[in-house]
Amino acid sequence: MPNIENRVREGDANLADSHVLEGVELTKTYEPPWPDWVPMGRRVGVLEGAEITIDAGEIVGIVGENGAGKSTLMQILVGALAPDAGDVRRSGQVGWCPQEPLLYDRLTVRETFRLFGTAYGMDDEAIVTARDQYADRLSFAEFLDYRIDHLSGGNRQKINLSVALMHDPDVLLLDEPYTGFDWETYLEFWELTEELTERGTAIAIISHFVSERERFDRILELADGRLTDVTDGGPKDAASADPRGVSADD
Ligand SMILES: Nc1ncnc2c1ncn2[C@@H]1O[C@H](COP(=O)(O)OP(=O)(O)OP(=O)(O)O)[C@@H](O)[C@H]1O
Repeated sequence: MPNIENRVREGDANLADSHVLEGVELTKTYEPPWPDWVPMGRRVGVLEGAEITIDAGEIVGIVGENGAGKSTLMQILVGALAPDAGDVRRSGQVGWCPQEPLLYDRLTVRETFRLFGTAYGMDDEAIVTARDQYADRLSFAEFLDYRIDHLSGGNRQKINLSVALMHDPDVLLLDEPYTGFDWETYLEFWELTEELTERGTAIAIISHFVSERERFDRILELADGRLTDVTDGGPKDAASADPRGVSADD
């Protein structure tokens, strides 16, 4: 079962200047689940002193090869995973859209919004307003009474994204948030992010795609456990033509 605690995070620090999120000297190594003498598996050093800051109203792309550690970094930034060393400072409320939807299969979409909204401390009216706004904008109004496990992958992803947005967080951390979206919804997603940054929301998005470069204020590449600003250069693995992860005839 997903742990709702992992998606409902308050900021816990006042940061200097306009930063709303800082990751300082982050390190993380995954240990194999068996003892040292078992000759299989290996330690995976993923983060080795990674540093990141995100400002209010800024939209930052995080790129890197498969397995570079982007999802690990995001889980640490949101507080769902502890780093081995280093520090994370957040201010305000945080919204997180994980790569794999963290939703409860047996709840309906309507119940899902109620659950997350209540956990965020929203009242009924605010929950319904946010739900209907995103149902309309991301085109899932007809599925409000469907169970999560009866939704298509793309529609599940729309709910995954919407519950990250519904409490109007100050910082949004999105891990490949539009996987499986149809084209209209994909464009609507970028319109939404533009409106949010204009209102001061800070957004970090894990992306693989060179076609999206111009949408970001900064692009950070994660390689060898560290982040480098590659805004003016080309990320190494930005190869795919279709950012939604679907083929042209989908
Ligand atoms: N829970 C875990 N236990 C052990 N190893 C893990 C765990 N989670 C991730 N890893 C390993 O850590 C490395 C980084 O994984 P991560 O998912 O953070 O990379 P990523 O950059 O998000 O990859 P992708 O682009 O494929 O989504 C990989 O080698 C992965 O196999």
